[in-house]
Amino acid sequence: MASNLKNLSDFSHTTVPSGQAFKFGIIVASWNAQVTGALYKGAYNSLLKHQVLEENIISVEVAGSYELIAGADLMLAKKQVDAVICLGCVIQGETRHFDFICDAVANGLANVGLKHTKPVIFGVLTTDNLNQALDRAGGKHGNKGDEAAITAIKMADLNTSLS
Ligand SMILES: Nc1c(NC[C@H](O)[C@H](O)[C@H](O)CO)[nH]c(=O)[nH]c1=O
Ligand SMILES: CC(=O)[C@@H](O)COP(=O)(O)O
Repeated sequence: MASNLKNLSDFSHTTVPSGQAFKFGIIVASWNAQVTGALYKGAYNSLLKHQVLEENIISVEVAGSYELIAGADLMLAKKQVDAVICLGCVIQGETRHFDFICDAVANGLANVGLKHTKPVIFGVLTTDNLNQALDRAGGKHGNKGDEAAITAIKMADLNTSLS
């Protein structure tokens, strides 16, 4: 697997624009809080590291990854943010529920972004087990929260450059 070959958060911080001018929403799911809490810390700290102001970060919590869809939609409808970062962790159980949740969240978040013409960043882990999730929430494969924050800054900067 490609992910076994490198830290998935391996990117050059020199290519990340300053986030000082931007405002971000972070929606974090409570399901698998040990993982999503680590994703949130990674994302929040990464935004600050790239000059985003604390007062320009609006964080809200939702029950599960499926509610990220409504959370992102409400955030974009009610707050003037440049991008929304959605953080969740869906872990395979005994049934096909995993498949339905993952597909719904991926497609739902994409549609919310198109509806509002704003970047909605998919920071949702979809793993076979808890260990795979922990490896990607500050473990050997980096932190998807970091990646999501960097992506949000880059997309906000892109949006500005195209204005
Ligand atoms: N099993 C996981 C869930 N399930 C809950 C759904 O996300 C949703 O809250 C429920 O179906 C009610 O609408 N959520 C996760 O984030 N992670 C899981 O592993
Ligand atoms: C992804 C889920 O909703 C899953 O964790 C639920 O577990 P199960 O498929 O055993 O009901």
